[in-house]
Amino acid sequence: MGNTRLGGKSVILRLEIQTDTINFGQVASVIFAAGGDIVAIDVISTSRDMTVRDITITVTDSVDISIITEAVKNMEGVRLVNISDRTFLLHLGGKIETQPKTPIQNRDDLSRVYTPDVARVCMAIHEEPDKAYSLTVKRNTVAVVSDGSAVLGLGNIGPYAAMPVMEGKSMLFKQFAGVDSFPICLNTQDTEEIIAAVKAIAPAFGGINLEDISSPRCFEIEERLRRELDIPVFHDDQHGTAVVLYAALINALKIVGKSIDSIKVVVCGIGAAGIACSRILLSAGVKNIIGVDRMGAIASGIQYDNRMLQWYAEHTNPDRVQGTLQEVIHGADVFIGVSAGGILSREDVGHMADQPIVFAMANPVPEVRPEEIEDIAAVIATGRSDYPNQINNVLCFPGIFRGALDCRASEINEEMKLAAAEAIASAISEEELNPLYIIPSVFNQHVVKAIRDKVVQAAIRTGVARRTPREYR
Ligand SMILES: NC(=O)c1ccc[n+]([C@@H]2O[C@H](COP(=O)([O-])OP(=O)(O)OC[C@H]3O[C@@H](n4cnc5c(N)ncnc54)[C@H](O)[C@@H]3O)[C@@H](O)[C@H]2O)c1
Ligand SMILES: O=C(O)C[C@H](O)C(=O)O
Ligand SMILES: [Mg+2]
Repeated sequence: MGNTRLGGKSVILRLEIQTDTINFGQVASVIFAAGGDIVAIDVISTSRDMTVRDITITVTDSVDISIITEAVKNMEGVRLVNISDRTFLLHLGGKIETQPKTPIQNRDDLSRVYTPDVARVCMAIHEEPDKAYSLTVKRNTVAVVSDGSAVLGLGNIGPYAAMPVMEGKSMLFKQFAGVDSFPICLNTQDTEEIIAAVKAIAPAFGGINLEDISSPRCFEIEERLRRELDIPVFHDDQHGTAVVLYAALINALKIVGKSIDSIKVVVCGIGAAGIACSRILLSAGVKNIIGVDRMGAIASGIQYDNRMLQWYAEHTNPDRVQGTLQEVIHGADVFIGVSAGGILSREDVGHMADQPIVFAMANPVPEVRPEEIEDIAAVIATGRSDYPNQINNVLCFPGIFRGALDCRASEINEEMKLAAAEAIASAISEEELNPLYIIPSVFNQHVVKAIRDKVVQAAIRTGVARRTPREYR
């Protein structure tokens, strides 16, 4: 797979350098020797015998920044003024803001955007509630709702700590699909309170994207909201992940020449993402799926206190295999990890069938790092943007909501999800397909449009579109 590491941590060191004692070249070589790659230098101030510079350094994840800072501090004639982490700098004050579409420059503007004239618009909507779609942000706006209970693979870190992820999702909605959205992190993890809160805020929105809500509560929350609201409700960690996973598997199987109904798949982490991925694979024709969670393989005959696991046991694992991940991975053609970082070893991958496919999708740390297995796995994918083959729900949720909003769909149904998966898979032609390129980049300009078109068509076909976009009239 070659050098798969494309990014890394990035910090800015502000250094005060006594130029009569040491020159910048010497400083740079010490940083380099300690594992830092200098990517930018900004001169902040200079005097006859002193210069202050901001040195931007990137390091791979395996390098400890403190080794570099210690090396710098030990240099005579150099003072480390401060260190700033570029990622933290990017988050200062949050990552998004609201932006008026028109300026308010005089009293006339004021009376039209606000009182008194706004009252006529309010009354028009009061008389015909559907006008909310044409006269408010509802038409193009999605709520990104989390309770902070299963944030990435970080676990239950709460609503405040979940905000940076939800703000990030909002950025992605806007950048990739022109969808406006608000990050909403609720200060409750009670199922009924979450349902009530989402129903209460729904009037402002054309769709609800549930994010990072842990299982099993996420299933009931989504099911109830789908039933009780007339706008699409989509739990991204379930369906977004499943759609992209299925797209990636269609293409990976072409590379290894195996057929979907003959493969043995081990899914690790039977939570929101694991259950949805397994479901989509079952409907795509996979016969042998074994799910593994902390307690080992899920098998019928074992009693589970959670109804989703009970369902899972009854619909998967036809041979009722029991055991740990290390035991059941033997002979598997495909590993799908949606659990936690670092739980799969090179040795485990060595026990898989010929030409193993490894999708280690836990974030931010995958179940196994690609560099550990690149010589023994046929196809590797992770959820991260800094390795090739990113299987991440970001490839799905912007396009699927773009389609759902454009045709004012009342829900996002199975046909729309399968259509999205096929659109993603077919974005890579047979000629382009290779082990490092099974899934299109999120920056591929055509993917969102392709998903959107297929999703709109599927919504019209299945009767959930409440508006037919002009090109289909
Ligand atoms: N790449 C993507 O697009 C994508 C999408 C969704 C989720 N994820 C990742 O998948 C993981 C799970 O997300 P989720 O939303 O399903 O969370 P979740 O909390 O609903 O489920 C996680 C499941 O993994 C299990 N688990 C945790 N540690 C385990 C271990 N050591 N061995 C076996 N099972 C273990 C838990 O018991 C739980 O059932 C997270 O790391 C998340 O970042 C990735
Ligand atoms: O947020 C991501 O990058 C993907 C996914 O939603 C996750 O929870 O890991
Ligand atoms: Mg998520």
